[in-house]
Amino acid sequence: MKKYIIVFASMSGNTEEMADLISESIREEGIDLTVTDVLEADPSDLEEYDGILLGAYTWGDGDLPDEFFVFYDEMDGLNLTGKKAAVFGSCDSSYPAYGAAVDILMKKLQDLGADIVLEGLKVELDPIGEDEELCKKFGKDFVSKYSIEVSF
Ligand SMILES: Cc1cc2nc3c(=O)[nH]c(=O)nc-3n(C[C@H](O)[C@H](O)[C@H](O)COP(=O)(O)O)c2cc1C
Repeated sequence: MKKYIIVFASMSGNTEEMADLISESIREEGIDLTVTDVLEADPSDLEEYDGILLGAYTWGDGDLPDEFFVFYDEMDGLNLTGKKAAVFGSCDSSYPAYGAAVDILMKKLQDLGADIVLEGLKVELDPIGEDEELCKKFGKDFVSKYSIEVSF
């Protein structure tokens, strides 16, 4: 059975709500999914999973949340070749660097060899209405994508 992991940071709960919706839709597809707060996660664990999803709100002036700093730095040296990956996060369009943390994490995963299979999902504040559906679709679409590294 395929194993996926979601690692997220959420200060006021919006990104966590996204993680919940995405998790629900992934588990509906029969995937063995681990969901963990970034502060409880060890980056080397990522190598054990077939699919990696990172979730982060954006802080400061287009920065990663503080909670992600150590995890981000400790990802250096991982080999994520052959893993599929995607990134999501809650954002606020009143800031100029809209959802920049999502882009930072996508670049990191790509640099480590992961195959980014979906565009980053940026949701304005809390995922309600249409955004709720987008989160569920993001989870389903992630399951249905194959890493280009997979050989048949
Ligand atoms: C001090 C501060 C700085 C922020 N900077 C940004 C930013 O640069 N870009 C952005 O899209 N959102 C920014 N935000 C908005 C948060 O990302 C947004 O409130 C998000 O919903 C928080 O997610 P969470 O509920 O998962 O913690 C900022 C919020 C605060 C309070």
